Parts: sequence; C-alpha cells; structure tokens
Amino acid sequence: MSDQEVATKAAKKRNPPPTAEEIEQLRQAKQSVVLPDGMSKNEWKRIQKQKKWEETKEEYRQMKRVKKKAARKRKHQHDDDDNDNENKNYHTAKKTALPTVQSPTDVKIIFDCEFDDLMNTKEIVSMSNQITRSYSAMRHCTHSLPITVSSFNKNLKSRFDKSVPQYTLWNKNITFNTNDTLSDLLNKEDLSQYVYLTADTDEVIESLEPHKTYIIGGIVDKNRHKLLCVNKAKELGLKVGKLPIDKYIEINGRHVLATSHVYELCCKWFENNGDWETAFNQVLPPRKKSKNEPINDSEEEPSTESNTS
Ligand SMILES: C[S@@+](CC[C@H](N)C(=O)[O-])C[C@H]1O[C@@H](n2cnc3c(N)ncnc32)[C@H](O)[C@@H]1O
Repeated sequence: MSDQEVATKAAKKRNPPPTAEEIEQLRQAKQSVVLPDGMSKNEWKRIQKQKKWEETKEEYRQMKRVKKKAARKRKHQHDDDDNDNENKNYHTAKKTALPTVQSPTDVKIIFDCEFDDLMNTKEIVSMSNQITRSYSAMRHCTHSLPITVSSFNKNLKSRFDKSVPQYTLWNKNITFNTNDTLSDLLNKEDLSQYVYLTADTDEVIESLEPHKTYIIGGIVDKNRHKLLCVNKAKELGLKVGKLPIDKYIEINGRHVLATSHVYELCCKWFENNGDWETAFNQVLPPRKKSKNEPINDSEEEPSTESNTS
C-alpha cells in the first residue's frame, strides 16, 4: 500500500463517515463540476486525489514520526528492563552466593522471645522481619553461628505461620523452640557459659568466646521497657555484657540496637577476625553513625528484608 493510500485510509479512520445529507451535497457538487477541456472524469478525480494528498501529507508524515518515536521509546524501555533484570539477577546471584563451608565457632545464640505480650502488632511484624533477616545473615556468614528462638509459641509464631510459612522448612542452624522458655533451656549446672547481651550495663564484651551462648532479647519496644533484659538476666543469674559500640565508632543517639543488628554484628565480628570497628561499620546504617543527626531515643529499626535464599 502506498503512503498516499495509507494516508487516505487513516484520514477516513480519523474522520467520522459522512451523513446522508453530506453525501448528497458532495454528489451535487461533483455533478456541478465543469471539467476542463479535454480532461476525462477519471483524470480529474486523480488530480483531486493528488491535491488532497498534498494538503494532508505533512500531517500524515508528522503522525508517522510520532508513532516511530513512540515505538523506539518502547523498544528502549524494553531493553532497559532487560538490563535491569540482568542487574537484578547479578545482585541476586551475589546475594545468594552462600558459603559452601562455614567455619565452626563453638558459639551459640539464643533469641529470647518471651516478650510477645509487650509488643503491638507492628512490633511483632518488625520482630519477625528481624528473625528472617538474621536467618539470612546466618546463612551468608562464613562462620557458623546457630540460633535458637525460645518461647516461640504466641503472636510471633502466629505471624510466621501466616506470613512466612516457609520458615518451617528453614533447616539450617535455626531452631524454633515452641515449648521452652529461656529459663527451660539453661543448663543450671553451669550458668557461666551464658551471657545476656544488653545495652544496660557497663560490662563490655571485647570478644565472643568459644563454648559460650550469647542471649539477645527478641523484642522491639522503642525502649518503653527499660532494663527489661538486664533485670531478667539478673533474675536468672546470668552474666551480662554490652557490645563495645562507643569505643569503636562515633554513634549518635542511644546505644540500644535492634536484635538483628546485634546478631549481624556477631557474624561480622567473626568474619573480620575479631575486628569490632569493621563489624560496626559494615552492619550499622550511616544514620546511626552520624555525628550531626539529632538524638534518636530508640533502638534502630533495621530495614525489613526477607531474603532467605
Ligand atoms: C531492641 S533491644 C531491646 C531493648 C529492651 N528494652 C531491653 O531491655 O533490652 C533488643 C536486644 O538487643 C540487644 N542489644 C541491644 N543493644 C545492645 C548493645 N548495645 N549491646 C549488647 N546488646 C544489645 C539486647 O539483647 C536487647 O535485648
């Protein structure tokens, strides 16, 4: 089909069909046309068609240019999407590159989750996200740092059952203990092997020692429940210790960290051969480290991430 024919077709498409009255007017106009001398009707029609084309060709070409541009844009967009997907795949590949062997540490972690009743729904969601994040950190760590989640039998469990049902298939170095509280899990014969981590003490943990179990409070409370974990540790007769944040980095705000950050810091401490400073710099978001930010009076909320691959 020639450009002219396409244009005529497009013009027909754009313009509504003529009414009966218009057709009649056109017929009369044609009849009244006086053909130039020696010109056939067909010749006259061809010239009229050519004239119409001359009048509309610019508009037609413009329309074609716009269409072409839109098609090019669509194609680029498609190519970009492909590139994005490739990048995403690259990052996913990087994220999912799990170590094939994890060096043993002989250190264990307990998330003490006996605080369900002290958290609102949003905090329960945040806590479940933190456990998911910790599980991911554990799988990516070059060292083995197994987690037991104690008192996993109320709201937190319901949240997992509803929104992270695949957790029942997480079989690597994580135990969801539905029956036992922290107290039930302790070997009462030898409490010296336990350290309850808390920001509310002057006792500083310089290193994570073999044969020890470190307990991290599984609670998001914006520090409403001050001294909660330190008091629980004392009641149970456990040693307490805080991470040496102030010694190694300039930190703004209070030194109360989120459960998952504390766990990730332990992982990074092992990965960096006992270098807390590097561990802090790798785990804590810049906001938490900035000197000029206003004081943040609650624990840092880690971004939620559910990459459990
Ligand atoms: C959000 S905090 C809980 C705050 C809670 N009000 C309390 O009494 O501990 C979560 C847990 O992370 C651990 N944690 C937070 N900051 C810490 C720090 N600076 N040093 C050691 N452990 C810390 C503690 O085990 C704490 O229970």
